[in-house]
Amino acid sequence: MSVSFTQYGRGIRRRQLPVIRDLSLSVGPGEVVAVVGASGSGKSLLAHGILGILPYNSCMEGKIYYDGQVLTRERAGKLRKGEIALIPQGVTYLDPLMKVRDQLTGGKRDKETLDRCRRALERYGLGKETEELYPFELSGGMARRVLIASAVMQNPRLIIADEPTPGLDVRAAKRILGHFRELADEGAGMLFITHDLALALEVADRVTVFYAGETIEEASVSDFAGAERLRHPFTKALWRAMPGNGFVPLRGAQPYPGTVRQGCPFAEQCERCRRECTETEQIPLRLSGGGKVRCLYPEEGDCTALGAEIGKAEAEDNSAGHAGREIAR
Ligand SMILES: Nc1ncnc2c1ncn2[C@@H]1O[C@H](COP(=O)(O)OP(=O)(O)OP(=O)(O)O)[C@@H](O)[C@H]1O
Ligand code: NI
Repeated sequence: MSVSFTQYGRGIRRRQLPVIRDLSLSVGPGEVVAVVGASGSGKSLLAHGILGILPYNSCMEGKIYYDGQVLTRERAGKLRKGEIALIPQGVTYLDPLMKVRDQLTGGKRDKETLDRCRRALERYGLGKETEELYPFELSGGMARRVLIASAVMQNPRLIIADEPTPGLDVRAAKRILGHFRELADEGAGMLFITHDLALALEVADRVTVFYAGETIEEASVSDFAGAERLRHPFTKALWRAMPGNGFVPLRGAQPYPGTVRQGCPFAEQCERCRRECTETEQIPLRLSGGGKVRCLYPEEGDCTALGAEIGKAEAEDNSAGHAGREIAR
């Protein structure tokens, strides 16, 4: 899928701002797929695109399939009430005028619904007394757990969790991830959106890495055992930035999605970048060793050799050094 926004400039000037480009991913029953990406990389828009709740000034292209059939906005609207559940990123999604019980039951008062509501709250460590509270009476972490309980109440077949654990301590977050794993083991598909790779690796089967509105890599969790099994330079850098793997900070910043006209969005920050990386219009997502990668030169190996060559050339001859830098760009 691709998503762009219509922006209005001065007067009647109008332009399309592409924020998600040619994105592709899949979730199967019983599977937890993590979507990992920095702030602004398009994660929430993906969730809203699936659910058919993108803002009115957006335009979505491409197709989403659910259960083998195209998921239109209308169909998503119907399924959203039960089969497909969203755990939204913001706690503002709770209705401020409704008690917790009614947020979960939608006002239904039959015994079965009330029992289900109680069990859902219990599952996330919230007692019976919580049912009578209004959202303003909840702590941040409690509000998050109410959102999660509310989403899983209907036994959904697909759960889209958009940053479900900020504000929760590690133990509470891990417990919630444990519940997600259970739901998947019971047969649900789970799309777990997070900026936290370590958290994703705790629970996911597969990880899809986003960068500036594009899928740049799809890897299984076992590929994260070491940087050498990962394919894209950004994923490798993410891996090296983890505390246990050297804590190496990534230099530079992700470009604002709409500003990448062509080529690889990571080009400016990539040590392996060559001229073709910025000149190729759209770099294809290729199959690579059981995963996928969107990179022209994903193989490990010649980058240190190339760096050494450039250094030597620069020392020997100015013009050769220039050529070396050209290669590096
Ligand atoms: N209504 C809108 N109009 C214009 N641009 C938008 C709109 N909504 C989102 N964007 C842009 O789309 C990009 C992706 O936004 P999105 O909310 O999907 O990011 P995200 O990956 O979920 O970030 P975070 O981790 O901070 O939640 C951002 O650069 C944002 O500025
Ligand atoms: Ni988001």
